[in-house]
Amino acid sequence: MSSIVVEGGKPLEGTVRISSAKNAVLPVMAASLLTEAECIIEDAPELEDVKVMREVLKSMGAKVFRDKDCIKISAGTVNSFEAPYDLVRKMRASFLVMGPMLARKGRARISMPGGCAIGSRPIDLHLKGFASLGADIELGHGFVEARCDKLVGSVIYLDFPSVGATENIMMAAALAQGQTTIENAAKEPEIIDLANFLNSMGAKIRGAGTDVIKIEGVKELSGISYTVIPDRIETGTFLVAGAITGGNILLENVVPEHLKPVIAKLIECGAKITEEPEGLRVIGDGRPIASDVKTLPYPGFPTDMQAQMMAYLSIASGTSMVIETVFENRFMHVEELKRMGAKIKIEGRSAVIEGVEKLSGAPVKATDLRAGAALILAGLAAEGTTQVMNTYHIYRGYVNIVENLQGLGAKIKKVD
Ligand SMILES: CC(=O)N[C@H]1[C@@H](OP(=O)(O)OP(=O)(O)OC[C@H]2O[C@@H](n3ccc(=O)[nH]c3=O)[C@H](O)[C@@H]2O)O[C@H](CO)[C@@H](O)[C@@H]1O
Ligand SMILES: C=C(OP(=O)(O)O)C(=O)O
Repeated sequence: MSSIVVEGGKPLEGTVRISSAKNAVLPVMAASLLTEAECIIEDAPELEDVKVMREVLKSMGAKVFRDKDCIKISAGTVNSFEAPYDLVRKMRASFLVMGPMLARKGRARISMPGGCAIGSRPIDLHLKGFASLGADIELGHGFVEARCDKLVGSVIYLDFPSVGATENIMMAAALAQGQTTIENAAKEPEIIDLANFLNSMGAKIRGAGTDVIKIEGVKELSGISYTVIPDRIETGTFLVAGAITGGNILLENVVPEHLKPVIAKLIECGAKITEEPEGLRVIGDGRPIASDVKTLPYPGFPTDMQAQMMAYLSIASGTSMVIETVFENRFMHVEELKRMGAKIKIEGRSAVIEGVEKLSGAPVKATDLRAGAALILAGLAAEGTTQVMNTYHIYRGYVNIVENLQGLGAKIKKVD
């Protein structure tokens, strides 16, 4: 089994280029099913999750191939309605093909995504949305099957501003008859990016980025070439890497606007973060100051940065509290950080972190993507050697993370 080995204690220096966002590229790939024409996604990151989405689209009959930095998708050949268990179990975002397939083909059969290491993650809001647009939904044998003669626009109120449900409904409604309104919609930058992609294809979507999105259905959509936004979570992870090692690094290809809560929190903890013409510079300056963090839907502090922030706070002077409100069970990294000497107690959805002066390197396990990132960050700051196992999770969301950190002077390597 492969692992990542980190020798801690080296302040990072230099420049790193952030990739296109995983959580923007995956819905855009699914949205390419909405047209027979070719869609080209430029500067697409070669992530494990992107590879899985390629396989999902291919399993449905689409032609998908990588041409240098681009992914080219032609869905004119789609001849299967089914996304199989073996692919969906690897990546929940596979479920995003349901909205486009219903809209274009009137039918989809997708394996139920089920839970994962961060919680139960139901899909009820997606299904309520499709039902409200007129689809018949049946659950059985581990699959969700949805069918419709046509989709008709309606008003859909989401009990929670779910990112995936907002995206799935927006894609389905793009080809529905009449107007759909999504109330209490998610406001993440990736939602705006998907709306921009769909609008460039000819959709009529207004209000993305606010909590009311209006979609006027159109008859058909055309193929386009598109570049998605930079990855704000990869950006946040590298900001913590600079801060936790007392380093000085410049992050290129970033949108600081998308990271306001992360930047504000890191500054509160004592990191120096400045916008420069080429990007964002972070300078770490001694031990962080303890602080409290509560994860919330955008524009609140992102749950996808919670584990990395906890690694940072584990060496703070003073006691911090982290409250996770988005996912029910996103503290799997805590036991692993404790193996490295962190002092953390979990009480329900809160974690109390008593900062220690130093972490010590240890063998640890990445239980999920951001847990893995947090352990690498902890390893960069720790005394001695940290071996992070179960690296598959990390490569789901970070392209060349080892090479990028090596480029910043980190003593880190892949070991098979
Ligand atoms: C591929 C992708 O973009 N993944 C992101 C997306 O995941 P994802 O789209 O799965 O996250 P959601 O916003 O849907 O989930 C947020 C919360 O809503 C609940 N929920 C969701 C749908 C539903 O039908 N019913 C329900 O109860 C979930 O269990 C969770 O507790 O947004 C999350 C929240 O910012 C991020 O952590 C993920 O990185
Ligand atoms: C939770 C995440 O992704 P996913 O929704 O694909 O599991 C993540 O990116 O941190």
